[in-house]
Amino acid sequence: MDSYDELLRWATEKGVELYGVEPRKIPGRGVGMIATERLEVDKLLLEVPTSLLRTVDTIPKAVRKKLPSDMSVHGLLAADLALDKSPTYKLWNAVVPSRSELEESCPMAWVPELQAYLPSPAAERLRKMQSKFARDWEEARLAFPALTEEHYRYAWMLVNTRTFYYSTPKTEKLFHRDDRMALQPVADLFNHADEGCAVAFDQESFTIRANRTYEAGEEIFICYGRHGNDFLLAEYGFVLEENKWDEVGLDEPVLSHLTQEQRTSLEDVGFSGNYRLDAETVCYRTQIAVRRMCMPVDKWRRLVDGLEDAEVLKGKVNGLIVKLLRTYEKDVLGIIAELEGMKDGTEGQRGVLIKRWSQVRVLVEDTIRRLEAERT
Ligand SMILES: C[S@@+](CC[C@H](N)C(=O)[O-])C[C@H]1O[C@@H](n2cnc3c(N)ncnc32)[C@H](O)[C@@H]1O
Repeated sequence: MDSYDELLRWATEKGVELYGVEPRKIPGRGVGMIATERLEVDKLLLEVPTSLLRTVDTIPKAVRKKLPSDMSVHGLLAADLALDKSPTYKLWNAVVPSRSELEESCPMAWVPELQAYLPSPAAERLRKMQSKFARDWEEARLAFPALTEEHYRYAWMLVNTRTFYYSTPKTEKLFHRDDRMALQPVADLFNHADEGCAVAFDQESFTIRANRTYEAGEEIFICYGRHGNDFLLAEYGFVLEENKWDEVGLDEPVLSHLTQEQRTSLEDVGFSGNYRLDAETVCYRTQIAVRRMCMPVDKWRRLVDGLEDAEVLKGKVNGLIVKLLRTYEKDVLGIIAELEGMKDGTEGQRGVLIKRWSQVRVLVEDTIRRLEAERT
């Protein structure tokens, strides 16, 4: 009997119900859930009783009492996982990715030389994760001196990649929204797509229902959130081939074309940075920043205040955006070439970065084409 059969036997004994789905190895995605029969839209696929969740309330007292009462749920769950030697979750623990698998895929564990090649929205995300981790590790280290940073980080990454949003009246009072989380067995085997099955919870259970009809043999996905690929890469260690929520960060190309004076005026009105484009639009913040490059400051301020026609200078602005994007495209090609010649990290890690930058290139080129077509 393989470890997944054993997990399912244990989980179903504890009240988990599965209907027409089973875990299977999927190339490039670890394990995922597959339809074993034709599944109609709305069909209940999985039900996990809340009694089986690992939450802030199931952390053993011996662990909980050594850690500060205001530690994050993320940090507490990671300590629980890192220190757990009880047989209770043995069969569940047996199917989670190994430390080396997570260290390969999650940028948090990459060498800094390679982390430096993340596109800026992913790098920004990673910085936030690193500072959250540093806070949690500091508490865990003081409470459990025998724990190593690598082992705690592995547990922390497991929590990061496998928890579900879960709130109760108690957690709503005590914890930030992003920190209301729970681990649940079997449900944590569903992979992510930009659209997926409906996940819901109430006091009794978590449920997953089909969002459409699935044929036998198809992989069934849930959606971890409307995330672009930079977010997915930083947080979960993968990028999607098709992602309708994907976007490209434009801070480097836009900020590098602004004078200091222009930057200051953008800061003054809260429009400095966080510039993006997606498959359909170049964001409003970018439009405002680029207009600052080609309008007298007084007129531009009136525009920001909504007193000027927002379409003003559209042709000129689009021309300037195309120019910025062409320069950026060259930079992106340079980054890909550098990655191809690099030896830092592993081939797989460099490969996912090259894939990500190639996606950035495609989105940038598509936008150039679209804006040029609009101008003619
Ligand atoms: C909640 S787990 C899903 C189950 C996991 N595949 C496993 O083997 O246990 C989330 C992790 O699965 C992987 N994953 C999820 N969706 C993916 C996708 N569409 N493509 C590649 N990897 C994916 C990533 O490693 C992610 O961190």
